[in-house]
Amino acid sequence: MRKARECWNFIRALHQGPEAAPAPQKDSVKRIFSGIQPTGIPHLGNYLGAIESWVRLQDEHDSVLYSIVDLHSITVPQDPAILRQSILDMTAALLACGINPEKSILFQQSQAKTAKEKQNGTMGLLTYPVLQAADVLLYKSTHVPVGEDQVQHMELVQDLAQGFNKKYGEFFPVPRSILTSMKKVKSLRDPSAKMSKSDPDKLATVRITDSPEEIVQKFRKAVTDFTSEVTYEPASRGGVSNLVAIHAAVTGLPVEEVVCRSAGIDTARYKLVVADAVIEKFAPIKSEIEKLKTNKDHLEKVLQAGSAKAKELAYPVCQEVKKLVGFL
Ligand SMILES: Nc1ncnc2c1ncn2[C@@H]1O[C@H](COP(=O)(O)OC(=O)[C@@H](N)Cc2c[nH]c3ccccc23)[C@@H](O)[C@H]1O
Repeated sequence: MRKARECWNFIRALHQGPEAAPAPQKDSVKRIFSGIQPTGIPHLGNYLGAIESWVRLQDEHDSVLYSIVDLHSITVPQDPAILRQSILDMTAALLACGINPEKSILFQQSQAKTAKEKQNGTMGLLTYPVLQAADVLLYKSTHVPVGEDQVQHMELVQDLAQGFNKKYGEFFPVPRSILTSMKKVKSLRDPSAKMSKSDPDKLATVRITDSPEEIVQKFRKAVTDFTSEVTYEPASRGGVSNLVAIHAAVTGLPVEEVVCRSAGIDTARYKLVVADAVIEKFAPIKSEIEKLKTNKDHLEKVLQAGSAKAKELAYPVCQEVKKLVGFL
């Protein structure tokens, strides 16, 4: 009874809503940067932990860069033809998710980083976390929207920026991570692990392009516990709480309301409700990906234009770094 009243109060407060929000002002001081590996199709974790906030940030800020980090992907062996195709597929996926090349610079890492710097390319640059630091610092980025798994890499980026500034004077902004409430979407098969592209259990990871049948099957098999009620208690009920968090994120509703709405449904039925919400969210993205993939020319042009813009931003930073260090 108390729960029902709390739910009702909550929903009423929600519907009264805030005053009409003023049109968002773009922030021109911050520079947003982030990256994604091209290998494999983006999954629910990539989408809710990163890509969805990338789309929002390009509306809020003037200077936004998103990199398809092909150099990072060659830390494991890649077939060149497949890698080339994966870069275009990732471009199509990001555009379909709402990345707009008019609002943000979408580019291929290898095309923007090495072109003017060929003579200085070293193996050191290709060691993973240092390469990630170079990505961020090359554009004097101030904010980096990422999932929780990247926080450690970001700490190294912050250390390197501070170390450089200490030696050569204040030059790099110390970049901050931006994390969303979905900073760690969990595996559907093991709620203690993050959802990951490389999970050997195919049922653990929901990809943006999965068919409705595959999505239903994966949620149906999602690991929960023996309590049938739907609650949000991440510490003690990781599995069902992950489902609630996903459900809230894809519907845009607060977690509390999602829990209210599922009162009386058991977890087995709830899994199908969440699957349906995910199918509905991904359906338009999936069909846009299919459309974009038929226009390879367009995808290549987007990347070329993005790489040219990224290079333009990187060049003066590189020159200044060289001057500060004593190379010029
Ligand atoms: N289960 C999950 N829950 C929430 N978020 C998740 C989940 N899985 C992945 N992510 C986030 O998705 C983004 C891309 O993942 P990558 O593994 O390609 O992301 C990576 O491999 C990076 N090293 C790419 C990179 C290279 N240079 C950079 C510079 C800045 C930021 C990022 C980069 C990431 O934000 C990642 O945190």
